Amino acid sequence: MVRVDTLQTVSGNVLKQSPVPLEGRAAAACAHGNCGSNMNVHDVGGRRRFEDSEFTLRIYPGVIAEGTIYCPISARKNTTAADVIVNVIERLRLDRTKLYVLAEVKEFGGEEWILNPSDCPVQRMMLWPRMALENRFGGEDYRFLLREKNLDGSIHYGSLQMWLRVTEERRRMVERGFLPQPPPKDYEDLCNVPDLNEKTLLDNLRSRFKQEKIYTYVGTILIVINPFKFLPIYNPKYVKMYDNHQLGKLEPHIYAVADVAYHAMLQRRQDQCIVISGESGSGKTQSTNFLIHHLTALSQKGFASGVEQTILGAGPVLEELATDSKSYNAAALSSVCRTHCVMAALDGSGHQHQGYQTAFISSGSPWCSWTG
Ligand SMILES: Nc1ncnc2c1ncn2[C@@H]1O[C@H](COP(=O)(O)OP(=O)(O)OP(=O)(O)O)[C@@H](O)[C@H]1O
Repeated sequence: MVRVDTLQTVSGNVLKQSPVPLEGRAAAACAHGNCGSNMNVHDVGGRRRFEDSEFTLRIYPGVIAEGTIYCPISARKNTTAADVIVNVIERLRLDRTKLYVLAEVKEFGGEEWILNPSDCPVQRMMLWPRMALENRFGGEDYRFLLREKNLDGSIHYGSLQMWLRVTEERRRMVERGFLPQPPPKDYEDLCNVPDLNEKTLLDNLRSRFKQEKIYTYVGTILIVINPFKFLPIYNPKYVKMYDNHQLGKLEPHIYAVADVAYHAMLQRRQDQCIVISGESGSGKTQSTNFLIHHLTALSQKGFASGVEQTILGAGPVLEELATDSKSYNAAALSSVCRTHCVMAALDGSGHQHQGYQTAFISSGSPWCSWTG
């Protein structure tokens, strides 16, 4: 397990092809948001509180305003498409005698969904995938376009060339350093990193951690980075999702490891053992709890029982015993690494039993104490 204390955020944003004032304003608007984003949430501590928050919508005018890639417009959850259009007309000094509509696009060159004047773009944008909201690589296809309405009510479409120009412009901006580089592809299994060295390994873990992916495989080993905050990835939906899946088929998760051990035990009729190791505070106890939770859920299949609480309740007692053990060398505390060992076993009649042990490993003597 790895403990990560500090993380960095990405930054950078440019809006126009020519150096006209819009760019400076938008960059300032991003000062404490998620820069380079379709959506900026101006709130404290990076937490996304959608209610009452101000978002930055990027409106792509296409051929209506040649030279402008997009126009950033501040909007709230209840701001209507009509309000946004009025704002864009004002900022881009467009012809007020013409009629305009907002179109939502979710695919490059794909179908355009024309918004009604009373529709709220921010609410539609919240349904976009996260990579689109954070303007990450692969999410650029999601956007709002400004379209001109013909007198007969039909929509005046520009050519696909405009899309291509915008994309090409974006690529050149990235090359010249005006836009952030798209983050490198991350790997769910470090064994698949093409050029594996310390840097690429840490970069991969960091990149995943920034996306709140705290689990990464190294073959059949699972690396966990302690997020020090609650992540909604341990609910019954996840228990069900990881039930009876081959390791690596789904996003890495501690439930996947528990699941593999459980089913290997049933199929091979052999005891299984999962070793959890890491420095103090890295999340061993928490991981043990998640493992036992999943194993109990699998064996009980939804029937409430006190088994999980009984096993978990024994944990602190075992840990105390281990800490008090005579063979435990307190002087070597700094180099001590405690190990949890979760076991699942079948008895003669085929019933499943679980338990866990705790051990200390120090650099001096590999196994100082073993209690359980
Ligand atoms: N997966 C996780 N999700 C959220 N928070 C976590 C997770 N893992 C650990 N934490 C947080 O980190 C704290 C420390 O974790 P934990 O007690 O499991 O560490 P430990 O390795 O058992 O430490 P020690 O060896 O000192 O007992 C927990 O109290 C919890 O707040």
